[in-house]
Amino acid sequence: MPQLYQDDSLTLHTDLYQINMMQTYWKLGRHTRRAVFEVFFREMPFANGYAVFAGLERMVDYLQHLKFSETDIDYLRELDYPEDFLDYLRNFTFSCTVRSVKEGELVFANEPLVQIEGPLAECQLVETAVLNIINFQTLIATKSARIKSVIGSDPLLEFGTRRAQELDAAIWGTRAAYIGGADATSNVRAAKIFGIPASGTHAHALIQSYGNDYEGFKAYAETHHDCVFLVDTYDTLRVGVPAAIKVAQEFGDKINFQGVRIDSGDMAYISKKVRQQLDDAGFTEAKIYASNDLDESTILSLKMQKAKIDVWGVGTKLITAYDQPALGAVYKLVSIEDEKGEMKDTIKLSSNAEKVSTPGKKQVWRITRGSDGKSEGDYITFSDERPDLVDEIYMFHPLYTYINKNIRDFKAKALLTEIFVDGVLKYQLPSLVDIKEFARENLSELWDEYKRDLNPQPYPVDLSQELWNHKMRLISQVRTTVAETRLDKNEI
Ligand SMILES: Nc1ncnc2c1ncn2[C@@H]1O[C@H](COP(=O)(O)OP(=O)(O)OP(=O)(O)O)[C@@H](O)[C@H]1O
Ligand SMILES: O=P(O)(O)OC[C@H]1O[C@H](OP(=O)(O)OP(=O)(O)O)[C@H](O)[C@@H]1O
Ligand SMILES: O=C(O)c1cccnc1
Repeated sequence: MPQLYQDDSLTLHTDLYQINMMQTYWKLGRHTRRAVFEVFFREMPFANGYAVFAGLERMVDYLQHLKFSETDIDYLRELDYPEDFLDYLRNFTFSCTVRSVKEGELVFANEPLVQIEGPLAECQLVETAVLNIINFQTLIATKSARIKSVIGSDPLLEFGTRRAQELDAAIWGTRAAYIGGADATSNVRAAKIFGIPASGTHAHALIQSYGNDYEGFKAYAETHHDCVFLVDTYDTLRVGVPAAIKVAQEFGDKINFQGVRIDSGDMAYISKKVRQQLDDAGFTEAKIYASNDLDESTILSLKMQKAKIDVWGVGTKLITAYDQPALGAVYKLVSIEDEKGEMKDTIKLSSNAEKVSTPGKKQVWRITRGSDGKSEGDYITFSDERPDLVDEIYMFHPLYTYINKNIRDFKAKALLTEIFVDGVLKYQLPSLVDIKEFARENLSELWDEYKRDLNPQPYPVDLSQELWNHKMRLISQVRTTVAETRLDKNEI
């Protein structure tokens, strides 16, 4: 077991290089320079048309408790950091201003999701944990929304804890899955601490321990109400379902028979046969639950095959985001105070045009049509631009500028909200149910073309003219400077 400390904190939940950079900044008097960092991802997860933002609540908790404990300092001393730097860390408090998209908001590639502004050393320390939280939770919330989108109004049960990447991922993954679309979870602790509905049937072990379906179901019925029987332990159609029906008939109202779960075989074929058996026995209201390595494509295929499945239990492929294990969000410096106390915007160049970062402290605006509230695209501006106060905006693709449109009669909603101001929490965290409802409403406002599972239309994420001009200017400035400072320039 790990060494447990009474004053353990998440402050050292960072990469060593962040502390190394803090030391450099501090020693050379750069640590208090004002900096602005922004979190964004470059590619849509699962090639989906949207992502569902999640992780803010945990990020707030992490930032609120940021403080090096005595044992943190002792440990850093063991790593040979000098005493004067350790004194600085001992007195460290988080004083940044943080803006973030709200949980349950739909987000897209290349737009700032979180913005951290404050003393350079503080901004640097939190990169690792902020990305750790946002990358995971946004990924799972998005996967859940994809799965829910093919399921429709049928219940989606989150069953993944046993296959999750350890305990923490199961708990916070369950919360993210709930935001994205899951209706309930099998994880009792997640249900308890987040107030998510708990849901569960029983496993094959129960039947195996009694040796046959009938005895197993009977034992379960004697001790439970609202029973769902798992019918595929030995032979679903010949043994499992007949035994479930027999027990349901024998116990009648005493158990309020809810239905059966199938967990193997051809679920289209089997579910239709099971439906027939239940209906023939008069259990027309009984539900058929299905589980077994389900994801959005198997569920879509089962729906197309007209499988008679009413409730979907999804584990492994949801909680592990099976087809894409990481979101890939990054944390980039976009502006830094210079020697004269002026903010200078920074850019990261790349030979790949899509990877060139957008400089400056920004705001993201969701542009929707005034007539029906449907999305037009996102519009990234400098933080002090106000597209919500003008009558018309010009939106154009930042790489293919000939794709453009003028928009009138629109609403512009700022997505980055103030969470902390100078280290003080200003944001009232919404309830989880409200976050889930917010995500649902946001999805209902998005065009179907962006929501389809396969090859969705790319959602427009455009830059304001001012920001685009600034980016172009900085690109050419940086190119000139790089050319001048190249050590090998005499050789060319
Ligand atoms: N009709 C169907 N159409 C599409 N996919 C299906 C269908 N029926 C089952 N599947 C999916 O096919 C995959 C494999 O199913 P299979 O019947 O081989 O289960 P299995 O895992 O081998 O069974 P067991 O759990 O008994 O080992 C699962 O992901 C399941 O969800
Ligand atoms: O397939 P997933 O989407 O990951 O959903 C969770 C799975 O966990 C259980 O199986 P497991 O074999 O672990 O236990 P069991 O004995 O109850 O079937 C359950 O029966 C599901 O198949
Ligand atoms: O309740 C269930 O049926 C369940 C729970 C966890 C994993 N698989 C199934």
